[in-house]
Amino acid sequence: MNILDQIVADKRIEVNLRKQLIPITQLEQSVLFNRETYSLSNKLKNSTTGIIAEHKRRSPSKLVINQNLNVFDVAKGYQKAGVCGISVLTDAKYFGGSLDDLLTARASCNLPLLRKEFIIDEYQIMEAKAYGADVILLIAAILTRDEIKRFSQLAKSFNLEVLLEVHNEEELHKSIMPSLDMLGINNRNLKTFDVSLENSKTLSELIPNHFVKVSESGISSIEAIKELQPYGYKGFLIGENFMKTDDAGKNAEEFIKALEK
Ligand SMILES: O=P(O)(O)OC[C@@H](O)[C@@H](O)c1c[nH]c2ccccc12
Repeated sequence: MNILDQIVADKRIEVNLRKQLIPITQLEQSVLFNRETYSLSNKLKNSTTGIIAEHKRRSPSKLVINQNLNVFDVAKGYQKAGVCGISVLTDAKYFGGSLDDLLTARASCNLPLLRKEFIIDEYQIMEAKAYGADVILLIAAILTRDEIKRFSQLAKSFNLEVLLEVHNEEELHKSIMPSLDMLGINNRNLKTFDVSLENSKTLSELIPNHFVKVSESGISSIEAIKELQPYGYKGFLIGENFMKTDDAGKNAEEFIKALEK
């Protein structure tokens, strides 16, 4: 079993337990459930920098990135830095995140928040809304076309935007549909952890132009972004490069300033 299969197998068990702990009717009663959401796709369209900064303590590929920062300060710092949106990892077992992290980020800033999660069930989309997300991630590698359709349509019905993540051409062809807002090309292969920015470059021309294009993972320099912009990318998802320092917000601020020059 590869790591992605393992994560999904664990996630199914977790989601089944969660459903029993907090029924959907209770999620719907969250004060956040009916809030007006922020649009990440609009922010990216109108931005010259397009940074989506991630809160990420650890990952299967990098065992410890940073356990010392608190998500409230990180989100505040990212907002001050001028990012377009914040991605919050909510998986506990492999990434050390939680839904409480999402809620805390919601309390600390007024930017679009992406729930970064392995979504395999409608229930997790309800959770995303109840805990303050604006955008959900759907990962093509772990979903059928029918699931992508059902999940994205459900998200849209709650005014959540959808970032669909693909890693190769096959996943891209399987996923294209009108209910998606943004298409993310992951430079990291989630099964092998190999990272290559070339992935964003080669797949870019296959993405229909009306989708906002996002390049994800392994981005650590201004040069990388300048290289990707001519391929039509408007969004750049950066985690480790910001999180590995003592002050993720300050790091993002300096990065964005340099990018604006
Ligand atoms: O830390 P990086 O290399 O900058 O990557 C951020 C983000 O793209 C990565 O965390 C990510 C992309 N897709 C995912 C799916 C699940 C978990 C994590 C991810």
